[in-house]
Amino acid sequence: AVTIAHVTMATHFSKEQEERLRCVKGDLFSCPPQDALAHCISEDCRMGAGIARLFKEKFGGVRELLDQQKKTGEVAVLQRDDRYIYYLITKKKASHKPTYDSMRKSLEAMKAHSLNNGVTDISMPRIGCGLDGLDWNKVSAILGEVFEDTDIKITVYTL
Ligand SMILES: NC(=O)c1ccc[n+]([C@H]2O[C@H](COP(=O)([O-])OP(=O)(O)OC[C@H]3O[C@@H](n4cnc5c(N)ncnc54)[C@H](O)[C@@H]3O)[C@@H](O)[C@H]2O)c1
Repeated sequence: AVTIAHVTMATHFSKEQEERLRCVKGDLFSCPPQDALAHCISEDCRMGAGIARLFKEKFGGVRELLDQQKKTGEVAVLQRDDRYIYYLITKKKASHKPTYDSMRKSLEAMKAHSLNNGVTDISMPRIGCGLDGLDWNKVSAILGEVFEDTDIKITVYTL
């Protein structure tokens, strides 16, 4: 089934940020198949709850992710069907909570990988703002700042 996503613009973004950061209502996994995907996990790559669990079911690769030995503030990456799947490592253990600083550092790492690998579009949920309890106003501001000097388009899906 195809989900038609309804496009809504958040009001607190500047015009430039609005173009870079689109907010869409719908299932993340209905995004264009060529988009890179991003979400948050812990160093232990447990992915036992939340949207991370869906990523684990869809893309597997837990061993491959663990072998990358990424630490908090870094990003682990899988390649699936000509797209990259980004695992922002924002905390040490699944039971911990991330900080805005670890989120920013992981996003910087994803930006560097994206720029080096020709990624133009990244789709993601409201990262860090479900089980992980961060504030979306703050996370979206960080996203805007980190990707400000790029042409990378980010689409944020909310159910
Ligand atoms: N013990 C554990 O295993 C444990 C504990 C805490 C958190 N987690 C998991 O949650 C952490 C990440 O937390 P988070 O707040 O970044 O993510 P999250 O809470 O999984 O999800 C972020 C947001 O995405 C929303 N969402 C869920 N499914 C979809 C979908 N299909 N399309 C669009 N949006 C959707 C969800 O409602 C939430 O607002 C990771 O560490 C992960 O492993 C696991």
